[in-house]
Amino acid sequence: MPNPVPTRTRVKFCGFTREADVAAAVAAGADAVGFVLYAASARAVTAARAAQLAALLPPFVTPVLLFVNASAAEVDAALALIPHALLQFHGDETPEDCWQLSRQGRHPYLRAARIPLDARAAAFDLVEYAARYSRAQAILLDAHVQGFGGGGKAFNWSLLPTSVSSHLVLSGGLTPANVIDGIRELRHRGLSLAVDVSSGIEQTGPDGRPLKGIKDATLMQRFIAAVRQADAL
Ligand SMILES: O=C(O)c1ccccc1N[C@@H]1O[C@H](COP(=O)(O)O)[C@@H](O)[C@H]1O
Repeated sequence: MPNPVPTRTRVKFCGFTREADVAAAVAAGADAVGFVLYAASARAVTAARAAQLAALLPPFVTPVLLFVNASAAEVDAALALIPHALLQFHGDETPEDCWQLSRQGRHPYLRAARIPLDARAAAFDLVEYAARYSRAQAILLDAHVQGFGGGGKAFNWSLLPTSVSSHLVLSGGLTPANVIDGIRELRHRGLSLAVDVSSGIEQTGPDGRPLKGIKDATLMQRFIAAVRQADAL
């Protein structure tokens, strides 16, 4: 039966390092564009570079600043340059850390939940996690990979519960080919969601691996088209 309430799943593209890719993301219809402020990532940019790229975003496309175990000084310095950004905490931040780093909630933030790729996934209690991080705007679901995230790996969506008190952002290994299934899986569970992708919209090198930080305009267009297809189901 068709969904009686029209849905528009929000899309975040993450891990931008180049002006042309930001322009292509906006043209494709991204709702949010993310910058990785984590020096150990191959997609890392400085706060100053993120500010240059974020300045290209038109109204209603949100810049997202991704941090992994950053200090308050680092977050403050980035917010001084990009005050309207949404924050994403993707490391080991506690609920109190998130609260303090977001300046006592004055800046909205996403909290990443890193879901194991092995049998330990079944023991991951998302309901409890969401309750602990109830001040987050949403819980971003990612696979637990080395390097904290951006590994292009999908966790087992079928293990998710059917009711979670928070908004959810599905991420981890999404591609134009699997995002429809991901959206359907969460929607069937009655979960409220947006989606986020980094590796799945990147160009690939001769070894078939993503060129981290180098986006592919066609894949971005195909990803958004697939999301709209899922919304129409
Ligand atoms: O992209 C990174 O390098 C990164 C580093 C540290 C933490 C998170 C990172 N990326 C985020 O991971 C998820 C999933 O990405 P993918 O689509 O599986 O590549 C997404 O939120 C990225 O923003």
